[in-house]
Amino acid sequence: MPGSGKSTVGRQLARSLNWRFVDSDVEIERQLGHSIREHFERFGEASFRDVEQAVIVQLIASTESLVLATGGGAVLRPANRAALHSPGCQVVYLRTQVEDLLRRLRHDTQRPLLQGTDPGARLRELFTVRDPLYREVAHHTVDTGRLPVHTVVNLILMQLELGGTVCPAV
Ligand SMILES: Nc1ncnc2c1ncn2[C@@H]1O[C@H](COP(=O)(O)OP(=O)(O)O)[C@@H](O)[C@H]1O
Ligand SMILES: O=C(O)C1=C[C@@H](OP(=O)(O)O)[C@@H](O)[C@H](O)C1
Repeated sequence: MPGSGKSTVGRQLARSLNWRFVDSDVEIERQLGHSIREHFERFGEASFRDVEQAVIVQLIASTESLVLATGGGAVLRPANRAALHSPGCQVVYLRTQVEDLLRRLRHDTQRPLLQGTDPGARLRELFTVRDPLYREVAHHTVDTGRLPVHTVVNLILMQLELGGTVCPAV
């Protein structure tokens, strides 16, 4: 979901693991040469999803160890869900209640899907459609709620260690 904290948490997770961090939205904007918000306005959502898919598939194909924070809508495309299930790829769903998302994003001006008159209703709609897709694709789920970022990171590290994806810190 937009505002689930994936970039904030992902950046710190990557630092803990000493892996590269990539936010696919940042990479998309770099390739487009303009903002995602502007792209939605000029070319529409479907065009954005095409670029998003190309970027995600390409990043997942890379062999280096990286933490990839995808945009909240990336799960909508079956091709992205398939890529996220590539061998060696572990998907963490940062589950956040709509009330918490709304609290975090109430001043947001950059997320095109939340610029209407009722962002709460919009977030509820998005959650209804996307939560089953996140559940389908996730290997791990962490409820972020009001937990501080470092606690969320530690919970993810514990799940990855238990699953044998990373070695416990000594
Ligand atoms: N665990 C958290 N607790 C409180 N606020 C958070 C938490 N995670 C993220 N935030 C805040 O929520 C907003 C959205 O976070 P961000 O990482 O940009 O989300 P996403 O990448 O999922 O869209 C930011 O203002 C961020 O500081
Ligand atoms: O939920 C979505 O469909 C989107 C979320 C955004 O990323 P965040 O999850 O960082 O908000 C960004 O990819 C684009 O605005 C579309």
